[in-house]
Amino acid sequence: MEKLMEQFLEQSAQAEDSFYRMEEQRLQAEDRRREAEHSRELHMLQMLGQMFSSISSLHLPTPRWSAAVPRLVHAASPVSSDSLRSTSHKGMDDDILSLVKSIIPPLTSKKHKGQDGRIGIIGGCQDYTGAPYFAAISALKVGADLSHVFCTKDAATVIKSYSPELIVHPVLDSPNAVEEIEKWLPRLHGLVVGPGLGREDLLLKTAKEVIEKSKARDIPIVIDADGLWLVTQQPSVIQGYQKGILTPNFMEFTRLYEALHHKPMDSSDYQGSVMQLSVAMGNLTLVLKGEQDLITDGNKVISCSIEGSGRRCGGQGDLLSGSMGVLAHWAHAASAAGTVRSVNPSVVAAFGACSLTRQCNSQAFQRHGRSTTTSDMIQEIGSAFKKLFES
Ligand SMILES: NC(=O)C1=CN([C@@H]2O[C@H](COP(=O)(O)OP(=O)(O)OC[C@H]3O[C@@H](n4cnc5c(N)ncnc54)[C@H](OP(=O)(O)O)[C@@H]3O)[C@@H](O)[C@H]2O)[C@@H](O)CC1
Ligand SMILES: Nc1ncnc2c1ncn2[C@@H]1O[C@H](COP(=O)(O)OP(=O)(O)OP(=O)(O)O)[C@@H](O)[C@H]1O
Repeated sequence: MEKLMEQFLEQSAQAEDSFYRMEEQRLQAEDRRREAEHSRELHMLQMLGQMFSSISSLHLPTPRWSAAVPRLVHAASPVSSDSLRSTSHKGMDDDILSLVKSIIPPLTSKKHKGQDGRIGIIGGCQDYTGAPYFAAISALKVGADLSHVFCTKDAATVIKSYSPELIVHPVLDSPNAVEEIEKWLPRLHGLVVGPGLGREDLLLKTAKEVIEKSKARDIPIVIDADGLWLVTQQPSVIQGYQKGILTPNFMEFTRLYEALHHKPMDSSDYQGSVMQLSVAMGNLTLVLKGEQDLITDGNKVISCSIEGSGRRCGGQGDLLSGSMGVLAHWAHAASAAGTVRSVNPSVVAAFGACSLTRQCNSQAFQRHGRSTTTSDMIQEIGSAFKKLFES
């Protein structure tokens, strides 16, 4: 009787396994079909855009992106920070903003939940629960449909209590963490690794394996905060991955630069240093955050200097990385559909997220002045997005 029962249980487990396998395949096929549909929509919109721009160019010549792109980037080595300052930022920013606009998926009644992006955040531990929350909620407010946080068990209840909008998985410190997270990867369109991750060896090891698995699935990956600590220890984890973006602040940049070049960076030439580091990382897209955000993929450096404010509260970098997770997905989808050509989609996504963060900072500061916090900036995402990308 016991044997029969065992057999029965084993067979039901097998049947359940095969059901979930088939279900996953079905969902993947469905995703592919919808992505193709989305690409067709993007393509049609692009054609309409071109028709309109050729009509309006009878009155006011507007450069098409392929012609505009070389104008908005700086050739790296010969360019000094003086020449960067003397360039008209307004014109450059407008050109690249129009590229950002072109990657934004249209809102139509034909789509279902998930199609505009399912983003995963790897981070959140006992010490830091705010950072993954800021990143995940920012991804949603920018326009992702679903935002998942993979954090430690003790951080999960806290993060859930901040917001019912987030899907929170208390798995990061479980013995089979990688397996638990890997189950979700087929459903994710973008990954942000590092906000509030902490620097415990075990968590960093899990993050490393998740990055490896995500690369194998060709998922865009933004690495920030403690994820950059991991990259500093083991650059090969992301080196050369074209859908990877690193977003260091000055301190994180310095550490990474010294780890790769075995000498201090030249502090009189940030652009040169940013370029060198990107090249050393295999032309990875890099954003050095600061008074101006410097963005490069090792070929050119562009700067984002949209006015923010003097308020530097913690968490602004998390807003940036969460937003970038979504924009990276949109940019690579647009590139696959042929909507974005002759420009690196990761660079477009990086510029979009930097502009948005700075615009949120400026708007929040106008309302709250010195008491501005990252939560106030998050409240501004909707209107800042509209002002920058939908007007
Ligand atoms: N609410 C939350 O949960 C939040 C949690 N967070 C999470 O905290 C974790 C650790 O991140 P982290 O950035 O504090 O760590 P780390 O890189 O060691 O930097 C520390 C030192 O670097 C310096 N420094 C920093 N910026 C600099 C600059 N631009 N230019 C020059 N120096 C600069 C500065 O040195 P100081 O001024 O003190 O001398 C500072 O002491 C990470 O998981 C992150 O996600 C945050 O996201 C915030 C909101
Ligand atoms: N001096 C500055 N002037 C204007 N904007 C800035 C300045 N420094 C940073 N920023 C803006 O704030 C964003 C976050 O950069 P910051 O250096 O605060 O990141 P971080 O230290 O990683 O943040 P976090 O507190 O989330 O860890 C940047 O993208 C940039 O837009």
